[in-house]
Formats: sequence, structure tokens, C-alpha cells
Amino acid sequence: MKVEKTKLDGCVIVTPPRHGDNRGFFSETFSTRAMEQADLPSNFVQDNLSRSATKGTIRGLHCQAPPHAQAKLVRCLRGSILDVAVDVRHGSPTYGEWVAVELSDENGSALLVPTGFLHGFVTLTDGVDVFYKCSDHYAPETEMSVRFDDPDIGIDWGISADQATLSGKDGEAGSMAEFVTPFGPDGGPR
Ligand SMILES: Cc1cn([C@H]2C[C@H](O)[C@@H](COP(=O)(O)OP(=O)(O)O[C@H]3O[C@@H](C)C(=O)[C@@H](O)[C@H]3O)O2)c(=O)[nH]c1=O
Repeated sequence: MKVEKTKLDGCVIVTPPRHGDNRGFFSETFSTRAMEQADLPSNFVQDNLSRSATKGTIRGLHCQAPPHAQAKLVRCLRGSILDVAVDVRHGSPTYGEWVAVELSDENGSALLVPTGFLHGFVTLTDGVDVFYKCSDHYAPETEMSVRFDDPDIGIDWGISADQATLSGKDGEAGSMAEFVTPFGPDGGPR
């Protein structure tokens, strides 16, 4: 399994090998053994699948606060996305900084988004299936969000805000300035 660092500590791109033959390929998309060997978390308890119909759909920026904080291992099984993680660990030298990684059915890569990050993505194609593992269960009472187009974060989504397809909830999310992070410098509770 290939592991590539990003500029945000703990946020890494993992790409499992694909064994190609005359039929197609075979790939172990998740293995606790491979994750442990790479010193990465493997304690995932929930799998999510979201389908987005059209290019330019944005979901995010979301997290769950402790005690239900979620690390996420995100991959795109159909189409492609730009997957985004924003460091919101209080006291982190990269607080407020973001990374964006293209994930697709072609590249087979996954982004590990640790606890202490906001997460979101934009679809780069029509008909996108995003499949991700979470290290804690859904706990809607702990959900937090920040506007995807917050100017203090300044994510380049590749489309303008008025072109984006959003949920009603994401359209009403608050600003980064109002966001009081519940995460300490190690992504645990503050
Ligand atoms: C996130 C989630 C939602 N739901 C339900 C609630 C609601 O009826 C419906 C759609 O929920 P949402 O609008 O919150 O879905 P969505 O906007 O896709 O939310 C997701 O966005 C990405 C970026 C993430 O990082 C995820 O953690 C999650 O927050 O699904 C669950 O049953 N379990 C879950 O784990």
C-alpha cells in the first residue's frame, strides 16, 4: 500500500495495489493489517455511501465533535471528486489550512482524514459514488459544519458558489470565524 503525506500532519493519501489481469483487476481496498503496518488507524466502525447525480455537487464542510469525532477513510468508487480536509486542531501550526486531493475510480486512492479536520468534497463528474469508512458512529447531535466557501479558509473548489449543488443545511452553514473548535492539537478533545 502506497502512503503519501500531505502538508497537513496525519492527513495522508493511501493507494492499495491493483492486481491486473485479463479480466480486470483485484484490489484489497481496506485491510487492518496494511493500515497497522503503515501506522495508520484501522478502528473504523461505519461505512457510508453517498451518490451525487451531477458534477459540481458540494458536500461539506463537516465534522462530528468529541466524544463522537470521526476519522474518515474516503474513496471514490464511481466518477471523481476533489476531496478536501481542513485542519481545525486548536494550536496546530497548520490550523485553518486545507488540502485537496483528487480521488477517482481510476486512481483508486483514498484520503485518510483524521479527527480534528473538517471534511468535504466537490464532484468532478456526473454520477459519483463516494464510499467512506468512519471511526465512530453517526451522532447528529455532535455534527458541526462550516461554509464550504468561507473566505478565511479560501478553498479553490474549481467552480463558483452559484454553480454548486448543495443541501439546504450546507447552504446555511456558519463561518469559520464563528466556529469554535472542539479539537485539541492532537485531534482529541480540546
Ligand atoms: C452522515 C449521516 C447522515 N445520515 C442521514 C441524515 C440525513 O437524513 C441524510 C443525509 O445526511 P447529510 O445531508 O448530513 O449527508 P452529507 O451532506 O453527505 O454528509 C456527509 O458529508 C461528508 C462531506 C462527510 O464528511 C460526512 O461525515 C457527512 O457529514 O442521511 C445518516 O443516517 N447517517 C450518517 O452517518
